[in-house]
Amino acid sequence: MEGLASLKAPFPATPFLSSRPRTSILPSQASFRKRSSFLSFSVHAQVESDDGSAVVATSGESVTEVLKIKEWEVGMFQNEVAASQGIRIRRRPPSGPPLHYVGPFQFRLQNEGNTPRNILEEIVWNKDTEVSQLKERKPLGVLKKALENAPPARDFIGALKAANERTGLPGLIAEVKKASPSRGILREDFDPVEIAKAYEKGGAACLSVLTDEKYFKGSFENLEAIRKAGIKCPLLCKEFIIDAWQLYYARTKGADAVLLIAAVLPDLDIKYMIKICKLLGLTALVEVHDEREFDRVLAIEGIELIGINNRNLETFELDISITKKLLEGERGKIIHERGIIMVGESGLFTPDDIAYVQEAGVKAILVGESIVKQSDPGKGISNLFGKDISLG
Ligand SMILES: O=C(O)c1ccccc1NCC(=O)[C@H](O)[C@H](O)COP(=O)(O)O
Repeated sequence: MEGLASLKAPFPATPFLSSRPRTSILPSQASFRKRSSFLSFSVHAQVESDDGSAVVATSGESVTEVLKIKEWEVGMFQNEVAASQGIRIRRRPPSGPPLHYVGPFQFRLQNEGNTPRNILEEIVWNKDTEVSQLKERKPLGVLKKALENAPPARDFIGALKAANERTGLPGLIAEVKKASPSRGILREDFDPVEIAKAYEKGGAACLSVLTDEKYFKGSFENLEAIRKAGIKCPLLCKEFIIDAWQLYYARTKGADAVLLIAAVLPDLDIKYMIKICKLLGLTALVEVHDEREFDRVLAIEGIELIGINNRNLETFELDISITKKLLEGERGKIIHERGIIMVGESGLFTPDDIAYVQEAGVKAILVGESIVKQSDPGKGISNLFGKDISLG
């Protein structure tokens, strides 16, 4: 090859799996060649990425352009891995190869490949951009330093079990949520700390705090403020986690637990993130919505807390019989044998709903809308259970 220039790729050298794998998961040379066959021009430059694989730039393409294409190819491969596990949510295409050239202009037309197919995919793509920007401002080293003197995380599962034993009812994870894509604004006069205090007083075992700003009008400031307001309940950081960096970030903001969504994360990511959670003292609530996701999660070692979301996050459809359906038969037995705590999530409004999911086998519930909308969210908890479950 003529005139090869060896450059270092601008991929961040993170030790993590992130939304676009940089080291372990790479397309085979064959599949890369096959899908890159449209690149048929003379070789001009060679670029080495972190994994040591070489990317070639041509006389017609800048090195940056070729790196973008390589990154796009890797993203495509990751989607293939995810799809093989039944995951429909694709990762954001970081940059696709330009589709059209007209003179000096290049166009990227909207198509199936670069347009989110549903709200969950849109949220995940947006999160990818957000996380990349945040990571630049707060690299992992900075987060690790901040964690050196952080107080230990609180016992999320212990709090749920204690509440369940105390009341004979599922332990409540009460959600501090201002808005959602399916329901819009849930509460105009939204004071996260006041709502958290009312939940704690009303008998909540743990709190879930939405931190996504764009779609839920939440924030990490809310999480921090609740942590600093003297609330004793353990806190779940309700985020769309796609990158292990977010686990560290959540912990620095006072989270005791995080949500891992099986509809978004491939098995390897869940396994890896569970390990990091353990290192950080974080509890992982792993969320499933159907049998396939449930089976994938049951095959992963070290899972202690599983949530069944009654809401389909792609269509918003709510059906609390999903909790019952998933806990019937063999799966219910496995859960029982392993002592995994099950959480019924979403669409719970009445004492009958609570009795129904408890009968199905959950020891905890995650509730937002029905309690956050009440003028007194603490009273909302009594209405939800049909009795006062506060400590006294
Ligand atoms: O609630 C939504 O519209 C939504 C859309 C896309 C992704 C996630 C979404 N919600 C997260 C949740 O599942 C709920 O906040 C949580 O389980 C509480 O549900 P609810 O009691 O029905 O407010």
